[in-house]
Amino acid sequence: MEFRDYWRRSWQRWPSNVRWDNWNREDGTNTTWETAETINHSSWSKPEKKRRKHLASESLEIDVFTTTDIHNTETYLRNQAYQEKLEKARSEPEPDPFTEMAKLMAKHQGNIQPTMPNRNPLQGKEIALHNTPEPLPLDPPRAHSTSFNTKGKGKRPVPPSESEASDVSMTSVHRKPSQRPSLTSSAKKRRSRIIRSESSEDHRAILPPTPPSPPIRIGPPIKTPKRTPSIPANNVTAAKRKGLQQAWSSYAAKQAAAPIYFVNDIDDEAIPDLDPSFQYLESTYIYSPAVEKPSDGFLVSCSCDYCIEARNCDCQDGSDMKNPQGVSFFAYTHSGFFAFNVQHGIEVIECNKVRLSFRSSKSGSGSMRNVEPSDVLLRTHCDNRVSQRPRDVPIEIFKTASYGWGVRPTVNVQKGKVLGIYTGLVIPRAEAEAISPELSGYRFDLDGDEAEGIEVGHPLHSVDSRLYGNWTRFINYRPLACNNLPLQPLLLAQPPNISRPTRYTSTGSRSDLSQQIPPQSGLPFIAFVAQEDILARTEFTFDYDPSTVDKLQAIKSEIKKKKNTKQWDIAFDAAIQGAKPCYCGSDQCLYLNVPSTYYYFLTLGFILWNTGLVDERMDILVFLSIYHESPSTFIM
Ligand SMILES: C[S@@+](CC[C@H](N)C(=O)[O-])C[C@H]1O[C@@H](n2cnc3c(N)ncnc32)[C@H](O)[C@@H]1O
Repeated sequence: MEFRDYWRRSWQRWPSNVRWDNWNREDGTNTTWETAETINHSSWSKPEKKRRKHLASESLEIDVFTTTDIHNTETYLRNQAYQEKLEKARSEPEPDPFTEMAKLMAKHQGNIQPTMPNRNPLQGKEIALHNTPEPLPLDPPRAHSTSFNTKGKGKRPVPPSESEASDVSMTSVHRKPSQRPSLTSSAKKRRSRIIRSESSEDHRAILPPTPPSPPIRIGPPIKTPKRTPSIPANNVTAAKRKGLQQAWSSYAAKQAAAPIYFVNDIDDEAIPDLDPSFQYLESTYIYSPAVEKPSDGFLVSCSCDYCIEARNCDCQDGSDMKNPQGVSFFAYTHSGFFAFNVQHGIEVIECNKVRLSFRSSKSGSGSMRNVEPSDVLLRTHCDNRVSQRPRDVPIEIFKTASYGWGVRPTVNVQKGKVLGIYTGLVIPRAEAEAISPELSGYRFDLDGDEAEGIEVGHPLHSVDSRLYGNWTRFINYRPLACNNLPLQPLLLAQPPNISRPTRYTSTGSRSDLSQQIPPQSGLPFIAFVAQEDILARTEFTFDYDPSTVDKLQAIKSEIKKKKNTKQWDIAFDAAIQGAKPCYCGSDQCLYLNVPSTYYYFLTLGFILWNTGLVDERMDILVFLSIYHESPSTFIM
């Protein structure tokens, strides 16, 4: 390097002294330092540039995730095992109080191992009680691992819920270590897997099944955001929060669903503001007396044992999910992820619990028929009952800095994961429209797509989650594209990460037949799906009405064409009085959800109509609706 170059480079690295005219620190100094030590990108050599370009394009082309669905398969098997155990426990005599007492003593008094006469007729002789009963092969620790975790390090199995824990101890304490209960076929399969690992490798016998191969990730590692420590809550606050957490988690556990936590790192509000009578519903609806519940007698049943091909599934005959050749396909991959192959507005028809017996299917009685109790058999396997599986993503309801409480998962979530169902009280649409706009933020129209001008053959309904509902009622709004100020280009805000719930499933999420809804009855379930890979503790957001983008575009271009924006400006100025900022990430967005805004916009609509800015009444109504979070309210 020449001396001149050396001198120039040293000089560039040398910090220069900047003095500010209109600013100084408290101590009177007004100097800051500036260095020229930035990387000079232009100095990269050609091969270096080429290599970086290659690496960058390669990282986009590599499939990052494995496709094995460990969540659903595990939960499904686990749920089956749980049901089997429950049935077994029910069929067994009541536990003997003396045995229970001895069990507790053994637990709390170290090595004391009392022997008791066994009163369980199934087990015969005397048994010894041990402090550490051998774990059942049916109960591996529950691992909420995800495919984001590249090394499998730091993966912590989530402890089993209380009901699960007590269930395990109940079943394992009544027998000698050497004795094993007879296993059902699914348990036997699991058992054989475990025995194989016992013989090949030592201690892995009681560990959960090996997770799928770790994903390959090129590019910067994904950092899981660290949790800020909770603000220490006083005793009353802590007790309130814990109480609600336990109540909701135990309701969820009854449906074999993962726990729900409440966290507030922002202020000292103990829990969200819920009606005192609020009732948690993990995956079912409650119907208002004014709603006629669909008859489960019209459930469409199919005769397959293994539902893996939609074209073999009778219940898919009525589905609109068909390729151009008319062949049906499922909305899910074999590993239980949403396949994003459903057109907007099409109802996904999931299989239900009903399976026709061979006799009736052979006699050609068709797939649509009244269900006899004898027809209700358990399917062996079904790829098409995904939203009905118990939720295995643990949920944290947390206080946000700006818009009340929000929702986030405590584990990484993979794209296509079906997260849960919007539950609540099903009410007729007319009743729903009487709810004031401030309270309508917890309401979903069940047939929003159909309501947009298409004739429907059934009454319209909404789900209201003010008095009944689950964690989904706390999901906040983020529009797909955002900027509702007039005559501005649409801005892309940070997109929402879970999809709008147009993915209607037509069967219920419980094994209980009364919760299975026949297709096209206008009372579908609304399921939420992860639209992208979501990191643990990233807020779930979705667009309450994604069609807003198209409507906005259309109206904006219409207004531009007419070039008469004076009335718009006047009315808009009036309208934004009272609107709240929207916390979607764009500073150009307003959250217009106050009654005054509604009336201002009504006025605005009529001004536009009268001035000919919008030609037809329908346009005005659509236009009005886009500024309201519950659009179909205004569409007639
Ligand atoms: C379905 S609730 C969501 C849960 C709510 N944050 C809570 O604490 O109960 C919808 C309400 O949350 C608020 N909200 C949701 N998304 C918002 C956003 N992007 N900007 C401002 N407020 C929002 C509005 O008050 C809206 O009526």
